[in-house]
Amino acid sequence: MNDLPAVLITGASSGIGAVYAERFAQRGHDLVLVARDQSRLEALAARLHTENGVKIDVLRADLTHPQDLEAVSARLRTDARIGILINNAGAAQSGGFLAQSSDSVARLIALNTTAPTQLAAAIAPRLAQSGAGAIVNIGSVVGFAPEFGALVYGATKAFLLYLSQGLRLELGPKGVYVQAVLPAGTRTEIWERAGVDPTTLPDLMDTAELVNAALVGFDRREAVTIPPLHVAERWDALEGARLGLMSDLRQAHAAERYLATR
Ligand SMILES: NC(=O)C1=CN([C@@H]2O[C@H](COP(=O)(O)OP(=O)(O)OC[C@H]3O[C@@H](n4cnc5c(N)ncnc54)[C@H](OP(=O)(O)O)[C@@H]3O)[C@@H](O)[C@H]2O)C=CC1
Ligand SMILES: N[C@@H](C=O)C(=O)O
Repeated sequence: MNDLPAVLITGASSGIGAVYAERFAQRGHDLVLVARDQSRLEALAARLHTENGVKIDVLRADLTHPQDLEAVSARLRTDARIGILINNAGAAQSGGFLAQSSDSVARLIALNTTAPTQLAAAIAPRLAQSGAGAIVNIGSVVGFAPEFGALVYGATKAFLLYLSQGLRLELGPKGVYVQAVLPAGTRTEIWERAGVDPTTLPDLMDTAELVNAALVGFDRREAVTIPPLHVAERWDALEGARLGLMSDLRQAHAAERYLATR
């Protein structure tokens, strides 16, 4: 019996999720790997089991399909071995808002926001009851930047940051660690999947470097880990400005600048 908590990782068949799987296997954690591509998941599971001796389950699921999402949620609710959820599965979307179809927007929101929210909701009560465990949400710096032009994608990532900060406020006092990880451009298949040629992009971060940095933040129990941000004070200033804005709200009356002049 492994004394370490098992880790359920969504989007584990490639990219950031596959490296998270490798790192947690190397740390001795049993794993539950979730994605759509069963053969890639099984190949990764076999390799990591051989290399690290940990138990690895593969749970094929398309997280945009409610019945698959419920199956993964049920596993999180009922498998007491799972103490860490890595909400990683996600997709990007190229092109402007007007170019998006309603179906593609619905799928992106389902994958990038509904799924991680539902999965967090599935595991959170059990972790809070046990007074331990962790939920890691993979956001993006694009969530700060409507200028980036990935409107719905960025909105889903801004949602994940807000969700993470709120979960931390509610679950942190109950012993559950919540981390938001905000990568910038990282060398994975997300680009080709979104129809973007990665060779046209400026330097992308190596996936292993990203995950290694995210795990430094994880081990430090950092709330928001932004590996590509080299001036950490920028985040502190942003948070300070946000809290300052909230403290300056006087909701009973409109601000003078909005009072009709005639
Ligand atoms: N790469 C980057 O530049 C950045 C990435 N991120 C975020 O990192 C996370 C991981 O993406 P990344 O590793 O880059 O990209 P990849 O495309 O390499 O990995 C995405 C993973 O999600 C899985 N996935 C995609 N759609 C579904 C679905 N409908 N149901 C279940 N699983 C699905 C894929 O597996 P399968 O196809 O087998 O289902 C794959 O394992 C995402 O949330 C992304 O937004 C954030 C900032 C930057
Ligand atoms: N996936 C990338 C953009 O689409 C990112 O989040 O930086």
